[in-house]
Amino acid sequence: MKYWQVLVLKDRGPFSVIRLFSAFKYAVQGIQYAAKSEKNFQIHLFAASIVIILSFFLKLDKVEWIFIIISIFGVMALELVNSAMERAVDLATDKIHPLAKQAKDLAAAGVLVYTLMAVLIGILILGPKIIQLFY
Ligand SMILES: Nc1ncnc2c1ncn2[C@@H]1O[C@H](COP(=O)(O)OP(=O)(O)OP(=O)(O)O)[C@@H](O)[C@H]1O
Repeated sequence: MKYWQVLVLKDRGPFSVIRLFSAFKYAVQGIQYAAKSEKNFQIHLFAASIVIILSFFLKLDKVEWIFIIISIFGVMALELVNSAMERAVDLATDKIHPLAKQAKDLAAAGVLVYTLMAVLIGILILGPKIIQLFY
């Protein structure tokens, strides 16, 4: 084994290539679980695809794209955290418990609030451009 390979394999500091690569690999696995098994995440992926296609078609400017991207990625990130919360609660208890209910409902509420904002942004940016197509 070459000297630089030994260095890379032994290095476990904050900027370790192995550590960063592993963290990235596990995060991608998380996205894969969600895309395969989380119905809500699949719905968000579908909605995001439609919005992105529409946005290309309607020729958004740079600032409009930034708002659309923040909305799409924000909803997906929160949905992933919500799914993690559901699994953590299910792991913590298989009994009906008011705190388990609150934890899941609060996480779901976080997704709902951000999604409402994303929908409003979508209506404000895409709405007038879609209406213009017909008049
Ligand atoms: N252990 C529990 N104790 C009390 N209430 C719970 C518990 N688990 C779930 N609930 C209630 O049931 C609802 C549905 O829970 P569930 O685990 O099926 O998640 P979900 O919101 O249906 O998500 P998904 O469909 O993505 O699995 C929760 O939002 C919560 O109100």
